Amino acid sequence: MELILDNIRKSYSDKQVLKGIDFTFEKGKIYGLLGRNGAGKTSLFNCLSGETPMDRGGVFLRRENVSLPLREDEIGYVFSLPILPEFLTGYEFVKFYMDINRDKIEPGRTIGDYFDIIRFEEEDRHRLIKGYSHGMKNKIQMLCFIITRPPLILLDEPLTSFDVVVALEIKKLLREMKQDHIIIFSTHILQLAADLCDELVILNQGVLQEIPADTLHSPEFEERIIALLRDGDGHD
Ligand SMILES: Nc1ncnc2c1ncn2[C@@H]1O[C@H](COP(=O)(O)OP(=O)(O)OP(=O)(O)O)[C@@H](O)[C@H]1O
Repeated sequence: MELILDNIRKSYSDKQVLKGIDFTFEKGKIYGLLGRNGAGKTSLFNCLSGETPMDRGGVFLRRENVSLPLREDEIGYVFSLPILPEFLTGYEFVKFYMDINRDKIEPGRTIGDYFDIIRFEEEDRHRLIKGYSHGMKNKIQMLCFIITRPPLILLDEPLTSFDVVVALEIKKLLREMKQDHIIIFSTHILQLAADLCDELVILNQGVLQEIPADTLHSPEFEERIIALLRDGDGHD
């Protein structure tokens, strides 16, 4: 399975943010998306997910040589600022989400099993989402893709809000899930990218650029990435 980005362009008024993104992502890999503030990472995710309409271009999922336009239900998107119904408890929301996605749930999995996966304390499950911390809200968002297992998982700056124990759990989970999914996450934390990712891509001046594989594990990894980001953006 492959995700094909074909000439994606996006402008806001006269500001061209995405200038023709062409890239192919493969199943079984975790991709780290790097880019400076304002490079357009969130805009790219929003275009992929249909959250924001793109001006030009297309997104396709290719399975066994058949490419079809990516559908909304094929995407799991974890926003950097979680969007959840604050007037529900975590339990009520997850129960509702499981009900409307009954056909996609792994047989035999209960709501308790799902909360256990993300290590969500028993007493917190029945509190209003409104009172949850950023990290707890992010966990609930992650649970959505753990439940429905969409082929494409987009994570916009995840893990930064998690404490070290939870971050490790989530990293483990993403590594387990990658066999059957295409996982792309944006981050500013280079160490996290080096630790978790199989491939790195940089969004620079409106285009996506692949980072050579040897960079990822080279001793000068951070210096090389910073040099690329600095050169490309035209900032100082
Ligand atoms: N809805 C919008 N209307 C106008 N301009 C926008 C809108 N959304 C994003 N932009 C602009 O597009 C550019 C890219 O923003 P985007 O949020 O995609 O960058 P980013 O790489 O995710 O940044 P960061 O790393 O700071 O989160 C910025 O200059 C931003 O101001």
